[in-house]
Amino acid sequence: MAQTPNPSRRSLVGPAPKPFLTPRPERRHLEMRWADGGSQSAARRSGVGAVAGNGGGWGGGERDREVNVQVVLRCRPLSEDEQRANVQSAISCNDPKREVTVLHSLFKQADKTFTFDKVFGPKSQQRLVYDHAVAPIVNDVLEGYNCTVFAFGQTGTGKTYTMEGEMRQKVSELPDTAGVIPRAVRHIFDILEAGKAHYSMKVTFLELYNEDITDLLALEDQSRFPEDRQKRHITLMEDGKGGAVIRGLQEIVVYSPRDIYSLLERGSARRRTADTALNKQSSRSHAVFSINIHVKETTVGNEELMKCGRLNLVDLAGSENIARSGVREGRAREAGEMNKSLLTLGRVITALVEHSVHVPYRDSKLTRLLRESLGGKAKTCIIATVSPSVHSLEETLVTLDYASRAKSIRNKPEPNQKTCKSVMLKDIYQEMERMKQDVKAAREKNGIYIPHERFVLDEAEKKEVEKFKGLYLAEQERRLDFESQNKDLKVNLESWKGKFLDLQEAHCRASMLLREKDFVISNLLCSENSIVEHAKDMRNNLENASGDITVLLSKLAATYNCLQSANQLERRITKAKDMYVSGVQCMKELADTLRQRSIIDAEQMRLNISTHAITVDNFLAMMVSEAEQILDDVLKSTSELNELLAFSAELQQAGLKRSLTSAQAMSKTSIDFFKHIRIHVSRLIKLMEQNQIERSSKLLEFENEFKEICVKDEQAAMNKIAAILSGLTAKKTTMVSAYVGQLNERYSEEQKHLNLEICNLQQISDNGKDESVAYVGVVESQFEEDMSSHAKLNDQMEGILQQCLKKGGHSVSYWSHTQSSLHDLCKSSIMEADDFIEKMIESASSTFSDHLELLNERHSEGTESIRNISSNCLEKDYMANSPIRHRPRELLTNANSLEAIEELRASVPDLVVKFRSENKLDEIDKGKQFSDQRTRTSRSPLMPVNQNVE
Ligand SMILES: Nc1ncnc2c1ncn2[C@@H]1O[C@H](COP(=O)(O)OP(=O)(O)OP(=O)(O)O)[C@@H](O)[C@H]1O
Repeated sequence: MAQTPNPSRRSLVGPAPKPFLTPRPERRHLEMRWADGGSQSAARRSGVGAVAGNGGGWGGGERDREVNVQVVLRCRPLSEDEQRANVQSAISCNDPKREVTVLHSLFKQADKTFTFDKVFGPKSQQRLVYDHAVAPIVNDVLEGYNCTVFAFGQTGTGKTYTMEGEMRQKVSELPDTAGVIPRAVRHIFDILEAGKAHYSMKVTFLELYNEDITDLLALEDQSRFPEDRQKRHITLMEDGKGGAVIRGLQEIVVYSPRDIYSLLERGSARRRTADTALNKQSSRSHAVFSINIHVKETTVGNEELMKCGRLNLVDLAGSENIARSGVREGRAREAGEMNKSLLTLGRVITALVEHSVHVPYRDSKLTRLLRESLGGKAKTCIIATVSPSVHSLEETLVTLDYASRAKSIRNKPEPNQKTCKSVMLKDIYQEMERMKQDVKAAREKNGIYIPHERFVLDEAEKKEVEKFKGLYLAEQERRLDFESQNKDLKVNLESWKGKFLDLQEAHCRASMLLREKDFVISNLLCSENSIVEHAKDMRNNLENASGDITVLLSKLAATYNCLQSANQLERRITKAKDMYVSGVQCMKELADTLRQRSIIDAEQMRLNISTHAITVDNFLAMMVSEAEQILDDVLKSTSELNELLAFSAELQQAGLKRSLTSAQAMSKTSIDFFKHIRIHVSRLIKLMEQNQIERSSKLLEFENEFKEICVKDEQAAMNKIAAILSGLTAKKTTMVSAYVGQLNERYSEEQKHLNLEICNLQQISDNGKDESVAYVGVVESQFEEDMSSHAKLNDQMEGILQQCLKKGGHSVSYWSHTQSSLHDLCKSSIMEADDFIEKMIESASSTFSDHLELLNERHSEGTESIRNISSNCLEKDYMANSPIRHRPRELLTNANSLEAIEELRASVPDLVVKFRSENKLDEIDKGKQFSDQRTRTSRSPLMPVNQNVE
């Protein structure tokens, strides 16, 4: 709202009058310039210019700096009524974090948090709000800036309380409840007084009600004529530079805070209020209280500059929900108007935040007044007030939303240009002079008198005004005509614009389509050429391939023969495998048979030996019984000899001697016989041992041979079956060696058993021999004793000896018979043993030879199978080749010829001709020549587009 002084008036600066800064109290009717203070408007009216300059101490950089509008939020406490009604609080303020949270959680929704430049919760005191939000702005005012503080919010949220509060003009100290305006006034005076500054201060207080401005500080109008009263009505005008001029507003000079407080009280009392459901004393209008301050600045030289700043303190009417505020009829209309201006304020904020080209300041007087403060050159602080009540949640959210958006509004604060004090004073003097003349003329004449010069001037002015009015009306009419024409033209223009845009769009689309199709065609032609080239290459490759295939076929035929033989081999291999498995089985069976046979043989031998032993036992028993019999006979003969002692002593002696010798011979023979038996038995044992050794050696040899064969087999076998065969062979070897070990163990056990039996036999024969020797010794000693004792009975003994000789003859024959029978027995036993051993050796040798043959056979089969396996592998490789279905010549005849491939190339002109003849385009375009061959070569999908373009 600040205005730059008219530079043309600079030359009119007159001589500096005596300076004074604190004029006496006076009341003037001014054409107050809202933006740049009364002094400038006065100067303009009087024709006295302001001091030229570039704003004193403010540099260009400072001017260009943009600052955001400061937005603070204040939440009032719950009123007593609300507390009584237990109304819930839906707002939570976090002052240090500068956050306000709307507790949607009460309605099971997510809370919403807003952040502001400052937040004052329900417990915040007036002083705190002022110190933190407004005090810095007051300092800026004294620095020469125009500043605005305005409160907005729902009705009954504490806007008036915040801006005005309580003012007690009689007490020097401000009460705690004093609002922003009294505190600002006190603050300004305090600073000026403390700095002992030379200053002047004027205040204005206006009300904007239903789009009408009223001066709240004007005295009751005493004019008799209603026209005069009408004239005094305040009007808001544009200054042509974006500012607003308020004509007819009273500017009152103040000297102390008390002056201001009384004016404030008077003005507030005149402000329109009403009792609504939401506020007992609801303000129904917007109120603007302005303080204009001029402060003298000392400068070098004679010139004294004046710094001027203005503080606008605005208390807006509350936005209200007409239904909830309970207003009716006139009040409802009033509320509608209030809401309308606030709505415009909202639209202005939105436009500024969104950087719209058009900001609807002109849509309401409120926004026209606040133009400088919103997006202009002033510094602005907005105090948004909200109620914590849960019932006001909807309106609170709207306020918070607008306040939050208003944070983004950027102002370009510029200080007011400093005015020369002399210019100011001259302006004041001239004004005073004019007023004096008015008063003088009024005193001297009846009625209304004015000086003649002024009358002439007024008359001339009136005529001029009439003339200009006529011109203005004519101009208005023309303007209206132009406006209507302009509107029609605009409508036409819009429709043409629309058509033009449509055409442009169609053109764009068509050209795009053309370019796209051209691109596709060129690509297609390229790819067609490359396809033909590829086909040619492929044809060449095919020819080469057919030659290769012929060679391959001959090779494959040879391979096929090989394959057939390989098949046969495979079958043989399978057979060999089966045989090998059966051979292994046979070996197992053979091993079992051998084991069983050895068991049977061992049993047989045991039986033979036991029969031999029984025969020898029987023979010895017979011998003993016969010897006993002989002894009995000898005893009888001895007793007889005793009787015949005398007679046969000599004969007996001789006979005994002979019988002794024969007995000795006999015993010798029997000893020899036993010796012979023993020798035979030892021979038999040796034979058995040899047999055993041979058998074990043969078994060992067989085992070794078998191992060697297996090793050879393994070595010769292919890698694929080596592991399996070696595993199997190892298993078999271990099995065979285990069986052989078991057989050996059994044979050695049997050998031990036989040895034991033979030892027993030897022991028995030795015992018999010893007994017979002992017996012979006893007989000899008895005989010698008998010889000495019965020498006399020799004669008798001779007879007896004769008998003995007879019996001896018998015994000789008997012994010879025994000898022959023993001899026979021995012979037969030796024969039996020989037969048995022969049989054993024969059966073992035949088994082993059979087994060896079988092994040899299997070995050859195994070798054969290995060979077969290797050939099988070879065959498998050949089998990998698939049978040939085509002859190379067939392939070539099936393949496209070079001419056919060449035909694949699309003949574009032919295609075009064909297309044109099919669509009868030649008839339509008779005589029409297509210069561009490229378009002719287009394919059918592009034709319609090309036609369009042509
Ligand atoms: N911060 C506060 N502390 C204590 N009381 C408050 C506070 N704010 C507002 N009030 C009280 O709330 C009531 C309504 O306040 P006020 O008249 O200032 O609201 P308003 O926003 O100006 O309403 P309207 O737009 O209808 O004029 C008053 O009685 C006032 O004393």
